[in-house]
Amino acid sequence: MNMMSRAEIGCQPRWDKATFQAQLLAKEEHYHIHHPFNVRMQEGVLTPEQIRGWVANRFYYQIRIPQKDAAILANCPDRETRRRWLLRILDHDGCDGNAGGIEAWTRLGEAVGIPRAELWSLRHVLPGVRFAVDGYVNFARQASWQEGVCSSLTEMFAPRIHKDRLASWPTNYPWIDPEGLHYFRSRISLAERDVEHGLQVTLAHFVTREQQERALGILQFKLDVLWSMMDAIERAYG
Ligand SMILES: O=C(O)c1cc(C(=O)O)c2c(n1)C(=O)C(=O)c1cc(C(=O)O)[nH]c1-2
Repeated sequence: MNMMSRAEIGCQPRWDKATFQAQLLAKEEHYHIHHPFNVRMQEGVLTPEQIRGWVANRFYYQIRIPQKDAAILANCPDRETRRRWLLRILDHDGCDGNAGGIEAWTRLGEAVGIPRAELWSLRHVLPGVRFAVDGYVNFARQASWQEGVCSSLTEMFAPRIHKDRLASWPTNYPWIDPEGLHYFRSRISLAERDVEHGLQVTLAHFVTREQQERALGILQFKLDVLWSMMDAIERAYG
């Protein structure tokens, strides 16, 4: 790996916005879509027990995301940004006429055979998953709001993973009620909207080369959160 010292990075010319964005996108190679457990899930070879393990553990990510977004909101002095960011919390928690993403994930849980109370008890959440997700929430609490925004940019890669599941699960896992897949469908347009805003903030805030490298490091941290969750799930159920 090409390791540069801080001083060396400081001397590098900044990337123009298109190049910086391309560098962020190039991080896709570290996305959990390529994790062996996800690859096997996509190939259709997981047992019901393994699918249930993944759904029960990912639930912990789902319920912590609104708290992560509330931390970013709490750190943000800009009213306009707060108005837009607030929607992310409502997407997951729900509001009038919209049951929200956490409820949709609960229905996914029921569709794969996890009763609601069992999912909500968090009794299947593994220590490694809890540790990784809490690390993400704590990062958002302690970082600047722009750094928190940057850490959400793994969502650039999420529409593809949702579309893959929608395309393959009905054939590969016919025992799962397709109604349960609504969560994945709902996230595609929301993720695209989130990414547009997240990129706008990130490209405007991280402008020197040193800052741009910092943004790449933040994105890598978040990729590692998702990868570590998969590692823990694979170890327990794989
Ligand atoms: O199913 C997935 O693989 C996946 C990944 C990610 C992601 O890349 O962080 C998110 C989601 N789903 C998701 O559903 C979601 O609501 C979400 C919010 C965020 C975030 O960081 O704010 N990431 C993700």
